[in-house]
Amino acid sequence: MKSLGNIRRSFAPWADPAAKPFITFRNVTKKFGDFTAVDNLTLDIYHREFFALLGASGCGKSTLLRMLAGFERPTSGEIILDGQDIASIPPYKRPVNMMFQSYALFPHMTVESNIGFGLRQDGMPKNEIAERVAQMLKLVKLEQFAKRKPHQLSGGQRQRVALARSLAKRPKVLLLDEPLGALDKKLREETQFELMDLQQDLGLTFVVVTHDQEEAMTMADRIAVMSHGKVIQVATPAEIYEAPNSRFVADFIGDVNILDGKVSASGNGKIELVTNDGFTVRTASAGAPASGSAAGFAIRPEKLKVSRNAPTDATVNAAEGEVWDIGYLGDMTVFYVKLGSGKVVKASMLNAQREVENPIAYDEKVWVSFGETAGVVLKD
Ligand SMILES: Nc1ncnc2c1ncn2[C@@H]1O[C@H](COP(=O)(O)OP(=O)(O)OP(=O)(O)O)[C@@H](O)[C@H]1O
Repeated sequence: MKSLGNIRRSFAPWADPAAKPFITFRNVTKKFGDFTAVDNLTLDIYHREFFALLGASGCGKSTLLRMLAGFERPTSGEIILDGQDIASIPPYKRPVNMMFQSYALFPHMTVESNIGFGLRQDGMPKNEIAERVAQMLKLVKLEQFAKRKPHQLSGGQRQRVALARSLAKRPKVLLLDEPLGALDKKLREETQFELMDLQQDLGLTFVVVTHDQEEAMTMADRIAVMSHGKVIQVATPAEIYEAPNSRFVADFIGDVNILDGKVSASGNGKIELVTNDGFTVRTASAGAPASGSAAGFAIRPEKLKVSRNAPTDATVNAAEGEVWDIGYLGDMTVFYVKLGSGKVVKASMLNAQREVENPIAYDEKVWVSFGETAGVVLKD
């Protein structure tokens, strides 16, 4: 994790009005017959960004990637790469390379000939190929495996060969379609950090497709959450999680409690919402909806506190309930608390102390509370 320092924290070209996007999808639509896989989508991706496309199966993320790679043509709209409309450029001439989920290594070729394959296709001189392949082997730490065949490697090593092969031609953009899909959980997690290091060391732009939200949250500078061929929100992982722009995103990413209700007072960046459960929620909300309008309130389980006594702080929102279910997970305990109305909310609390004397138990009367900035108002 060497490169995840301050440099990365200040990397935010999307927030700089003077920064020019490296890749732009402008009003891109892709139809298969009368089915719309990508729907009038506009999106900017910046140079050196690690960008993730996240969404449920069939939402159009691979189609978007394949259009960038040149395997599919948009039905309408433009794709601009480094200032150039790439519609008429064939895949092999684009400064883009794609790494597939299946890796597609040639089984009869050694690791080094797999890595050098694209370079031989391009007619690169032999000595240069050898030099480049050696560089790539070093990069992915597979020098001692150069002469092996793919079946003599572990899943993680095969993944690194595929990565080396897609990087060998030095593309400006690497597209990765579920790159870690074939790895087990532990190896996946390790490889996520390797990928991030590699991307930073090489100064490349990565666009990765995944349906694994944890993976997207870990690796990406920004995430585009997609649904039915549209981008619903593009933001940093923290913004996506803490400030989802819609019910869809709040629900799609992580665990969430959504309380529906009506705005009873609104102004000065704050609103009061009476939920259908009869719970009055006072919360900060920029661009708050008007009094009388319907709204939802989304709050993550870890932002809810469960206690025996009513909180005394007047700025805190609190409601009484009864412990309906408890899940003890070791590091944390998950409480399902049934509010007066019958609505069950989920609260997760870290078990920071090892011994808990007299822990909160089933059927106990408890208070659920949270602060003014703990959740977000959903206007849709
Ligand atoms: N060549 C094709 N012909 C017809 N329909 C297609 C074609 N390719 C993709 N589709 C459809 O377009 C939609 C989007 O497909 P796409 O592969 O982009 O989804 P995805 O979000 O990548 O899903 P997954 O995570 O399952 O790969 C799907 O409903 C799919 O069936």
